[in-house]
Amino acid sequence: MVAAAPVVCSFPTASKLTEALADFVVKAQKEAIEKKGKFTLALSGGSLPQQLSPLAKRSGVKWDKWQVFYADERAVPLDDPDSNHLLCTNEFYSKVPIPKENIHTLDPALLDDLEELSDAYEKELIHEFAQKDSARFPVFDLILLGMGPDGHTASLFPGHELLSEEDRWVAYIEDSPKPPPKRITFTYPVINHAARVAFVVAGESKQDILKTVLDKPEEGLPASRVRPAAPGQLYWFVDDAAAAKVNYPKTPFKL
Ligand SMILES: O=C1O[C@H](COP(=O)(O)O)[C@@H](O)[C@H](O)[C@H]1O
Repeated sequence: MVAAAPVVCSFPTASKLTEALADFVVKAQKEAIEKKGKFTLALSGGSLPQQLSPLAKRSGVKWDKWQVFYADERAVPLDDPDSNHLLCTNEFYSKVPIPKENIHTLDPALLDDLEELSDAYEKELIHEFAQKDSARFPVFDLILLGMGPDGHTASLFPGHELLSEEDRWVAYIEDSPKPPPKRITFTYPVINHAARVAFVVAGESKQDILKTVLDKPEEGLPASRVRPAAPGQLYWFVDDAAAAKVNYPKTPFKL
């Protein structure tokens, strides 16, 4: 699989990072809507949702054309404090008019059966992206990812068997080292077929792991394995604090 080199953009402050991210998302949605009349986006939990707030002030956003999924979700009720959906609701959806029916949550009725839960979410993707057989993998317009201090992304954790999943679009995990243990997650076949994938990583606490992921991809940490197939492109939106030890070349941000 041929993949373009990641583009790493580093910003001096959190607000410069989030403003640039908002510009980037607006451009991605504009291009997608012009081409196909909709914008397919996958969000993560953790620190990501709060970084999206400047989007609420942007003009020219066609919120009703957005179809939003989760790159990973915790197997908990939608109003549980651990839910990525609840976090996104509080930090982002509450500020923007995305129609409720365009936000694709897990099915809370299936929380007791993780296999059914992940299969049902995969079916939600199949429905959005046409038949699984004809379109081998979905092509998201944009997937926004975070990265944990151990190099995990979505719910793909170091050394876990899910790192080698090649077939399923959505898989489940019962033994996440980070609580809560039960989750569902996009697999690499989905992440690495997106048109654009962007990591958003900020803060001094991510310095060492960011260096390893960008400068030593051969170590195979989960975040290093994100390499969208051409013509897909991987971007890193980081702040100078997180990037302080990174040798990988930075690119000035331009739209
Ligand atoms: O557990 C999770 O962690 C990652 C990273 O979170 P962060 O707080 O370090 O940004 C997040 O991207 C993922 O969606 C979440 O389920």
